[in-house]
Amino acid sequence: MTGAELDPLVDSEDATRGSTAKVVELLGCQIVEGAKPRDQHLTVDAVMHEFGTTRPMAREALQTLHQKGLINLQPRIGATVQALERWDLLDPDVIAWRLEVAPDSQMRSLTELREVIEPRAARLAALSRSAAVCHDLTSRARTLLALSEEPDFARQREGAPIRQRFRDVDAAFHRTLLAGSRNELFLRLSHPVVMALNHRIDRDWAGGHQEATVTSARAPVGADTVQSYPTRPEPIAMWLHMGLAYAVDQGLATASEAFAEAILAEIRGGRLQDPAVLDRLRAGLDEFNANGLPSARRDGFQDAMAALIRVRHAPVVVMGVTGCGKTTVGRYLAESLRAPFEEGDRFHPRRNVESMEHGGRLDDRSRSPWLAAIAGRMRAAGSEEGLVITCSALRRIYRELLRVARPDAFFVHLELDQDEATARVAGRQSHYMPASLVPSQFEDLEPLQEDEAGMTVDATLPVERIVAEVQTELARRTRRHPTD
Ligand SMILES: Nc1ncnc2c1ncn2[C@@H]1O[C@H](COP(=O)(O)OP(=O)(O)O)[C@@H](O)[C@H]1O
Ligand SMILES: O=C(O)[C@H](O)[C@@H](O)[C@H](O)[C@H](O)COP(=O)(O)O
Repeated sequence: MTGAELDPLVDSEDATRGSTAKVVELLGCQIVEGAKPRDQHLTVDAVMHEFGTTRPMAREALQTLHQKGLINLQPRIGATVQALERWDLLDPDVIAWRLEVAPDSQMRSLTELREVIEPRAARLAALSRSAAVCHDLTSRARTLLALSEEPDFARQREGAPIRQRFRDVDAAFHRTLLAGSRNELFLRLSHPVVMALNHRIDRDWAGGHQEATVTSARAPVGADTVQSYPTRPEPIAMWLHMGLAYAVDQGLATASEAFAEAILAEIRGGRLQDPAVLDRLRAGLDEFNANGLPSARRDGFQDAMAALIRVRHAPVVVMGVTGCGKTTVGRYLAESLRAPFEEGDRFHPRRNVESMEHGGRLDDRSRSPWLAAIAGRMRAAGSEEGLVITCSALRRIYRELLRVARPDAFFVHLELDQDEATARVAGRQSHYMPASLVPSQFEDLEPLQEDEAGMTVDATLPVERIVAEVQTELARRTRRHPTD
């Protein structure tokens, strides 16, 4: 038997109106909005009368609100509204009611809660690095990015299923992150987190989408009936999700924490410009190996991060004796840094190349126009675009010349012994440099000195490893001197 059949006050055309859930919700909303002041007495009769429901339902409703801490129900005394601190503020219904009656303040509280737990959960997830969590996070981040780029995403009708999927995947992503922390108390907070995500998404996509996809047992108390157009998620937010997923996958605690913090800062609008947040993101990107991202997505990620942290790229000179790997490493490094690559050999005057071809070593005089041309190219390099250029730069004085053009130049010395250099040069096809000149290169070589900006790397390491080491060092320096 339904409430409507039992009680003549209930409108029989709306069978849900007098249901316990409905009464709980209406009364709950009144309490959280302050319409039922603290210590107000709530009797079963008054509830029956006000909400047109049966006595058992009124009783059950009061019992439910008692369990949620909104009212205090005492035998024979009745029910009184409790102070806010007694409410079960993490209860999904209480959150939903507070979102309905005071969305801004409830969202602020939820976001502040997320700011505390999610970066921490991300750090813990990176430290425990469960295979299932890594898999789910990365695949969900990729799905989110792909969905956000769907052409129909922001179209009222056609986009509705895409947006619904996005909403579900986003919730799953953040739940997985909390689960990944392996802290059951964090996981317990996944409901409030997901409610905050959904509320924000629904608000941003208010209008047709909301009607079409948001199902709620509740009547639209205070529902926004204004028709507006759905908006696409910010691309930077999607890239940050990608970064977070892959940072957890790489077991990078600092990076994971920084990406999670940046995702929340993005929600807070201007906070993504906060220098402290960006500093931590820079530190995170220092550890992060973008090569872990799917190759088709790497450029987009790097561009988004570069735009966000506005890195100023010092020109990088890859130096060392012939055959040490300047060209091979330089190309790869430029690609990874998204900087132009320049082959220094191409600046040699013709006579220099001819001389080397015939086994003649270069000296200070013959190298002078070549170094001047390289210096010119370095001077022309945009500070945001950067440059990777190869140049043996064997003597310190040559490097001083290049530093006059660009005091911020960073030298990467690929260190190799003579036997290995000889073997490499001898094995190299179609190159003008004969192996017979290798010893002269070692005679001229003056390794990088302590006071020179740069680093020395073992040139026998795999190329990717060399590039990763250089990237890490460059990022570390950028963080230390962001405006240099
Ligand atoms: N890290 C490396 N490990 C193994 N072989 C390398 C490495 N770097 C370069 N090589 C090989 O050594 C040879 C010389 O490299 P190259 O880039 O032409 O040096 P450079 O420009 O300094 O003369 C090439 O055959 C290249 O494939
Ligand atoms: O200063 C020099 O003597 C030359 O620049 C030399 O160092 C350079 O190595 C050759 O041009 C060969 O080119 P690779 O170094 O690319 O083999």
